[in-house]
Amino acid sequence: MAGIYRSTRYVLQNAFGSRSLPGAVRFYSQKPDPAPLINVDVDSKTGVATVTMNSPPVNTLNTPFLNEMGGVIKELEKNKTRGLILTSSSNSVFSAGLDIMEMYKAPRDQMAVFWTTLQNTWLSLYRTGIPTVAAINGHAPAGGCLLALSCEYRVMVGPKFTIGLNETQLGIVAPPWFLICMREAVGPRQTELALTSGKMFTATEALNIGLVDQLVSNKEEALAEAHKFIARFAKIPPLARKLTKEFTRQEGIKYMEEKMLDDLETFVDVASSPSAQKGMEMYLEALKKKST
Ligand SMILES: CC/C=C\C/C=C\CCC/C=C/CC(=O)SCCNC(=O)CCNC(=O)[C@H](O)C(C)(C)COP(=O)(O)OP(=O)(O)OC[C@H]1O[C@@H](n2cnc3c(N)ncnc32)[C@H](O)[C@@H]1OP(=O)(O)O
Repeated sequence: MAGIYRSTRYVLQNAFGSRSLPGAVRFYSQKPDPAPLINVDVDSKTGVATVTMNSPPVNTLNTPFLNEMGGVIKELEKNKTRGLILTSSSNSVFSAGLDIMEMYKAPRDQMAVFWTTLQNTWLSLYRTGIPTVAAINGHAPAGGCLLALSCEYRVMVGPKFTIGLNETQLGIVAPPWFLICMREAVGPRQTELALTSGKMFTATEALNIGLVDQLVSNKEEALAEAHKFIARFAKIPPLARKLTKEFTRQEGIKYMEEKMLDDLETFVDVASSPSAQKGMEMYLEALKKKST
């Protein structure tokens, strides 16, 4: 089994193509797709990139989306972008997290490709030397919360949106690296309380426990505060900043570097188990009922 996963990873690692940015201008990531999943807009004055998730209806994280996100981060690093602000084009959803359809009734090798892509893209975002901010302008359950937690600073539009790692509510388990990200933000006590119950926090609750750093009332304010956060680093030497970030985040980085294959095998085993499949089926049914 590990052999399949290793070769899958090899293929994926070589699948991140790259292309040069034509200076500090707007560009769309990777594929010449008329409807890109992610838009990137680099401010020509500040060099800060606004990365807008644009995969309607709810920005689910599936393999094509994650590949594109990985390519975007690589491209921004190559172009020495000054900051990365992650936000959504939706008015109500930042990201609905992992695409359940990538896990529900999926063959094991498809699940393996999906999870490996997630691991790689997460690691790229989590450890990038570029200052990162999540401008959370909508609900951010599960993998959506993970994306926000992987950034260095979180500005959330309140009060009506929610955020949290709700996996246990679906009968699935947030892997250790999700948990590490949460613990870095809110500490061990709040992490255990939140994850065992799969709690979704209102924006105000999230601020109170440190899950987000700032509340604002609309997306424009969120973007403005995100730019302010990035401006703090104008006079900090980038290498000192990057290494300090790596040291601070070494638990998560080390986990992924050393345990990537174990994590993958555990994921495929747990996600394909009858009880997890049943949990996902019921959850999908509930989502469908809600939307009809
Ligand atoms: C050691 C252990 C290792 C491994 C363990 C095993 C497994 C590990 C996996 C663990 C990690 C999981 C992380 C995840 O991210 S799981 C996904 C969790 N996501 C959610 O719970 C969010 C679900 N969605 C919502 O709550 C709402 O959609 C939301 C509030 C985001 C938006 O609500 P809104 O009313 O605006 O939209 P909806 O009508 O609900 O949705 C629109 C359509 O989108 C579909 N949808 C929504 N979310 C998902 C999703 N995550 N995946 C797939 N599809 C999704 C929804 O069904 C609607 O579809 P249609 O009815 O229009 O066809």
